[in-house]
Amino acid sequence: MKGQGFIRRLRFALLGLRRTIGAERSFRTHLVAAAVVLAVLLAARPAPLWWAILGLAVGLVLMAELFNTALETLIDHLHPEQHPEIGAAKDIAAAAVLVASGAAVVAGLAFAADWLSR
Ligand SMILES: Nc1ncnc2c1ncn2[C@@H]1O[C@H](COP(=O)(O)OP(=O)(O)OP(=O)(O)O)[C@@H](O)[C@H]1O
Repeated sequence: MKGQGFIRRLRFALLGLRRTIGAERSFRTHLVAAAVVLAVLLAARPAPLWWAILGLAVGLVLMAELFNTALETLIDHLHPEQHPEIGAAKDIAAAAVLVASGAAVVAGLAFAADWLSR
């Protein structure tokens, strides 16, 4: 399946996105948060740098969620039984989402502080 054309690879990626949206409530929650950030940016019309910072922050969270889901899917398929190391791997993947979310909150607070100080 190597060397697929761009359109086919894009389709695979969109299938992964659709599957994650359907299966993961936390991903849907983060998508709603991303929509709220977009609405705030459209309303506030800040400098382009804020679009870049908040866009990267939102992208980081969604990317972490997608990797978390990919890892969970793979682990559950390869090793459906309980094992402490499997639990640790899932906890670490969840920690990646937590770290990305924390960074996004910091970026959001920095934006709010900058906006309110105008
Ligand atoms: N096979 C397993 N062996 C040991 N511990 C596990 C196993 N599966 C899950 N756990 C533990 O239970 C926690 C929750 O697992 P689960 O698969 O429900 O992940 P989740 O974070 O709730 O996933 P989701 O993002 O789907 O809500 C894991 O973080 C891990 O600590």
